[in-house]
Amino acid sequence: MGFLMDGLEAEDYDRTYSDRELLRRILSYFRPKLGAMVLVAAMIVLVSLGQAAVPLLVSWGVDAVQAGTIGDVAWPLTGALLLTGVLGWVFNFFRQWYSARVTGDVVLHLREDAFDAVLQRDLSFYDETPSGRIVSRVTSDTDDFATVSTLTMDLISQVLMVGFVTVLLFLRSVELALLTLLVVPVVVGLALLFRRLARATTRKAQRSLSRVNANLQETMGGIAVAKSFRQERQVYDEFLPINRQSYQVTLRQGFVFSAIFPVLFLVAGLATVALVQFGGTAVLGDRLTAGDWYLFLQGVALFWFPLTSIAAFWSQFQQGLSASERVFALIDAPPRVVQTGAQPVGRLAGRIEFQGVTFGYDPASPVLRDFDLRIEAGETVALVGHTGAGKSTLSKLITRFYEFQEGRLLIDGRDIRELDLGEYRRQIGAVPQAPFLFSGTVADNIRYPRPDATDDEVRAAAEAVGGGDWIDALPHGLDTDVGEHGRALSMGQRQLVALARLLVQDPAIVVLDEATASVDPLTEAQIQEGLDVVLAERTSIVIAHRLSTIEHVDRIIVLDHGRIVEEGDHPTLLARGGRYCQVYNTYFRHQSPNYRAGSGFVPIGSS
Ligand SMILES: Nc1ncnc2c1ncn2[C@@H]1O[C@H](COP(=O)(O)OP(=O)(O)OP(=O)(O)O)[C@@H](O)[C@H]1O
Repeated sequence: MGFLMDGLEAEDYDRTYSDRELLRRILSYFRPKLGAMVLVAAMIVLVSLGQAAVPLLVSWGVDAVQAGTIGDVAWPLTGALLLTGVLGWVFNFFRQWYSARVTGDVVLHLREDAFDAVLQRDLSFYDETPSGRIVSRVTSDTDDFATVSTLTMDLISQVLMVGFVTVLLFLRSVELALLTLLVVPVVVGLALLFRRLARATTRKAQRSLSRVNANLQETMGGIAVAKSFRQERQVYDEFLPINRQSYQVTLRQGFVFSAIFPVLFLVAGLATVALVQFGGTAVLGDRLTAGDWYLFLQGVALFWFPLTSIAAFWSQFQQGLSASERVFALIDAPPRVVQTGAQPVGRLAGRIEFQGVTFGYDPASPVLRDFDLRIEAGETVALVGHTGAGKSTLSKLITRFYEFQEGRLLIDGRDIRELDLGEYRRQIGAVPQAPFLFSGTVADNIRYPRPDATDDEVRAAAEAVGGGDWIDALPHGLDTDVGEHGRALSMGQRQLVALARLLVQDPAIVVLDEATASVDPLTEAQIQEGLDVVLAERTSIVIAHRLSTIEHVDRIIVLDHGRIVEEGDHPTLLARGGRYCQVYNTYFRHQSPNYRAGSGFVPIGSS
């Protein structure tokens, strides 16, 4: 199926399925619908028979006119035509209805499986895969797959009809049947040529549209910056050529698509002319009846449509198959984080021990090498260091979002790989720098980790954080709507909600990436108080950005290029004049209330 992937950017987890495997997977989705599919198949045969019967009945009528017996057969023939039409409509209705249901059900399950697979993926998957691409696999790729199933049913119906008509024609006149069949290679050849052109232009159109999308996405993402620098004109000027290009390419695509049908009509017209000529002569020479002649003329039309659609929609068919391949690759993507056991976790004390851990996002260039660290249960540890030192990486390993390559990570003395991952994660409270709030009320967000938490529990958690004064500042208290992504709340309020949420979760280990955005002194004090409550009695790993945090933690760990270069508490490390002092001078010094520009440096010794 390699050719199916032409021009599509492959993801890491993409794979090529053999035709047999792909078919097996597709059929596995259709198998539960076997009953409905048998019904659809029966309807397809009946509809095709009905379609082939109409010209046959009319040809008998024409023969009857020629023979002068039309008066005897007119009514039965009219009745038969009417009946065929009505039955054809009924069969077609059931065919369409049941095939729509089969396709709908299959897409429903495929989408459910794809979404479930997305939820099961490790965080590393989301770091590496742009979210837009994941969304398109779950939505448009499954839709493309549905198109295949609809097309397949249509094609089967049309192929059957062509089969029936061919048999009829050969029964009437072998010579003229062969003449009619001459049109087949021409139509197929043209349709294949069209397919190549259509594929190339469609691909270009898709690419140009994705350029437009990317440009729009970036504009929307940075709209605040663009507006504050009054760059609207420049943004517009950048958009213009990209949009124009998309217009041109789409126009070309439209031209190719609208050119093919007139060309195919022309071929069918020429074939009809030939049949009129040869058939007419044959009728005059009494070698053929007028009815047969009519049947052949109809045959060209009946032939023409299915053949063109089979050839012309072949590329759509391929597109759908490759879409199904992409969806299956998403479903089958192997997990990066591999658990060797699923031991019950119980309530954790929270002792964490890295033993000779080596880890790299790309295993070829490790971020941590033979890394050792022991954090005692209930200890609060601050990780500090320059950007890229490995602070977030350590926290991602503790939350088990990434798989390490060597060494061991022990939690309460037990190998992290042997624990039940779901249970383990429930005891880890992770707070990112910019806490994410889901749309809903503040109370909904606080209740998020434990939906069965009562209103009183939610209120108690909110009040425990920063004395609860912050709730009064919200327009509707805990019932305040947080807006999309929590935009209706200030940064500080979002952090307070995240801390209250953590209290409801009641984790044994907290991994907190402190916000760098500064908040007003009152909120700062509330957050600090909130932190004191949340971190008490729990093992806490804080990626520290605030002076008040590093002043109060049990131990500060200074990281540099994935190694611990110094550790101890704040006064000890300050007095030592080592690497910590460099970090302090760079990131924390200016946060002191006594700070004056250019002052407050701690001396760095030669150690
Ligand atoms: N998802 C990722 N894929 C590949 N490399 C990564 C990824 N995340 C981090 N890295 C690399 O790993 C190294 C450590 O990064 P890490 O994010 O742990 O640093 P940090 O100390 O938390 O920095 P910061 O304070 O800027 O967040 C850096 O060299 C970084 O480029």
